Amino acid sequence: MTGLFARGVTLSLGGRRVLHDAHVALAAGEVVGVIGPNGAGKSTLLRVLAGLQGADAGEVLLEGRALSAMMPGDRARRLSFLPQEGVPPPPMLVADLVALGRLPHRGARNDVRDHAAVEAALAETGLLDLRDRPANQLSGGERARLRLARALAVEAPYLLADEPVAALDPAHALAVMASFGRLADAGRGVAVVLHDLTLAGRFCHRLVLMRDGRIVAQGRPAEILTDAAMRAVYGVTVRRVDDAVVPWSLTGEPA
Ligand SMILES: Nc1ncnc2c1ncn2[C@@H]1O[C@H](COP(=O)(O)OP(=O)(O)OP(=O)(O)O)[C@@H](O)[C@H]1O
Repeated sequence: MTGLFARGVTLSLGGRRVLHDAHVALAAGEVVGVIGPNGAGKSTLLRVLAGLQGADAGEVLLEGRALSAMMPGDRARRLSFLPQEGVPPPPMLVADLVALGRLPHRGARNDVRDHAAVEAALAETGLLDLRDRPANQLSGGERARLRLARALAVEAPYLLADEPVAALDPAHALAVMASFGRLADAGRGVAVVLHDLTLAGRFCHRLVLMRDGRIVAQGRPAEILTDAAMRAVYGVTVRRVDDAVVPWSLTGEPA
């Protein structure tokens, strides 16, 4: 059985139920967008799928095996996780930090392959010119691309990316979403948390819509980005421009 699956995942944190009976699948060759309001549980779901957070009930299966039973190194070679901005990066050179993405492969050391993966990740994220800069001197958007480059350098079959374009300018956001499309075309599976509904509709093969810890809908973007769902889940009305959905006004305000 190929793919990454969450089955009936339920989780409470700090005495609050943050995931309720979540069922979701990520197949090789697809980009799945995870959308929903602040606090809906998107990051938590991604962390559970990455094996970084356990669940109270349910299970996560990676290619038919329970994630919880896999060796950490094995899991790290198969699942790459791109976190939301956390602690600032250390004063290491950009290229050296990206190379840390190769750590899961150290058991089967292959310097040529490692070098190629790092170069490809730097090129894919537009960081070649910044490779010799200390990472702690980068701008917010440049740091976001650095986190992505490190995650890409793993060359894992599955990439889980938490708001990778939130800090990016329009050109870089489009470039990153196009990169995810190319990864999927090459047979990888990508799950990406997004707040930009236009990018979600344009670049994702499927969308998972969350609210209050529950997956309330999943399917093709046209099935999910309906006026009724956007009103019910986000409390906004939308305008449609060339088939894209643009959040337009708060529900109750004149559109
Ligand atoms: N360690 C924790 N302890 C208690 N509550 C937590 C913890 N981590 C997350 N939560 C709560 O779980 C809920 C879901 O959080 P999560 O970060 O998954 O939301 P999200 O959908 O990614 O939100 P955002 O769009 O704001 O990033 C929130 O209400 C959050 O306050």
